[in-house]
Amino acid sequence: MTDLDAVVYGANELVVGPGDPLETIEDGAIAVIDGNVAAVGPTMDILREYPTENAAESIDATGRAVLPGFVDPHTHAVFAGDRSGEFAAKLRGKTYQEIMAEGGGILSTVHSVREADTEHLVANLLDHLDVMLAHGTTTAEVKSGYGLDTETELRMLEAIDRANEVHPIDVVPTFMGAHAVPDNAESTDEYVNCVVDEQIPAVAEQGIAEFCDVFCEEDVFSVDQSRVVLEAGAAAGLTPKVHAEEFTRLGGAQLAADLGAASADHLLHASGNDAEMLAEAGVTPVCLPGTAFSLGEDYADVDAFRSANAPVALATDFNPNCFSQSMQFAVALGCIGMRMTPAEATVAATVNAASAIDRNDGTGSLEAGAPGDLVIADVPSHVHVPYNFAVNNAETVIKGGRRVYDRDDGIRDDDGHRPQAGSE
Ligand SMILES: N=CN[C@@H](CCC(=O)O)C(=O)O
Ligand SMILES: [Zn+2]
Repeated sequence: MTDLDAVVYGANELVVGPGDPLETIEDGAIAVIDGNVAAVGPTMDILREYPTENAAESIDATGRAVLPGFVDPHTHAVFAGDRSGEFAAKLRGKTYQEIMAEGGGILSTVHSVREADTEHLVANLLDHLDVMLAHGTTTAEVKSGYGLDTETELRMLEAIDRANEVHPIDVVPTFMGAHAVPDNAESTDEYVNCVVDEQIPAVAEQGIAEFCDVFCEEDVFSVDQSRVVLEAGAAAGLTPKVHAEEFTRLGGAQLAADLGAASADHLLHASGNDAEMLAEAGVTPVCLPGTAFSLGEDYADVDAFRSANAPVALATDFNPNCFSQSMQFAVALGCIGMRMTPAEATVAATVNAASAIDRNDGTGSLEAGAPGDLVIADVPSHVHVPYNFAVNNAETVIKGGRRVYDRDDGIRDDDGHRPQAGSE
């Protein structure tokens, strides 16, 4: 016997996935069986084949838009401490690099994370995942990189693993020991050796990361140093990712293309040639408009990626320097800041984002066979999500066919899912 988990029907618009550029169904419905999409189609057809009385969950989505759950392919969501003081300093004109050079920024979070116990890291991460879920994110990548020593990097990855076990969001772990050079290192080369000789083998032995990322940037890790880290990671089974061309055009995009990385991220200073190289190598360009927005920088040039036919993804880059967990906000900035069409931004935040983290099993779409991860938004169409920006349009979130968030009930606490804060 198969289990009919959920039937959602009567949607004003159901977004199935990319088409030209979006495939949608008017008065659409979806049936989820055993965690995966069994069928999408017009409400009449779906209800005839999948009567609501057979479904564990049936939802009338009249007047609503139903979209694939958002996929956030770039976050630094596990951290401790408070950097709101830097926010105020940046508003008075200090740059991100000046703060970093004074030992603030990433290094300030490193100090807080080294002092925090693992329980605390897990609790903080779960709180942030709750906010992401409530805004419609059903899959999220999370990086380590605020430990910068073997023990703390492993503790961060352990926190990610433990959060993944108990939270409805699928959490994808990335090792990022090469996020910054710790202040006690003798030199960058010496620290690169520590990442390659100690951290990567320890991470591989535990089997708790899927990707290896590096901050390829002037005064952080050079292209050559980044290559050494990513090649060692790849040899240990970790797929490369690159923080590339964020503040300067150093060559991280070319490196990502050379290594066949899963993604190259930031790309504020990438050129048209970089876009073509990434497209040819099948590397997903990930744009993080929240970072440009919060730093007051120019946005990435989406025209370059369009001309190169590169499948741009969007992510929040949620971290203490870019404090937004909302993919809806990333989509709004993709449109309003980068001039993406709402359809392009929707594809970028779902199926292209899934491809940036190697989830090419239909994640980010609602085609038959895809995971039953979806958002019911109380707006009439996907266009209204960025159009009605800076509010939470997600009303109900379904993960693997189960209702895991509802605006009225909060996050459900049955089957081991964590209760809402204050509900005990
Ligand atoms: N650019 C490097 N890393 C992060 C910022 C991390 C931080 O400032 O704590 C990013 O992707 O934006
Ligand atoms: Zn980042």
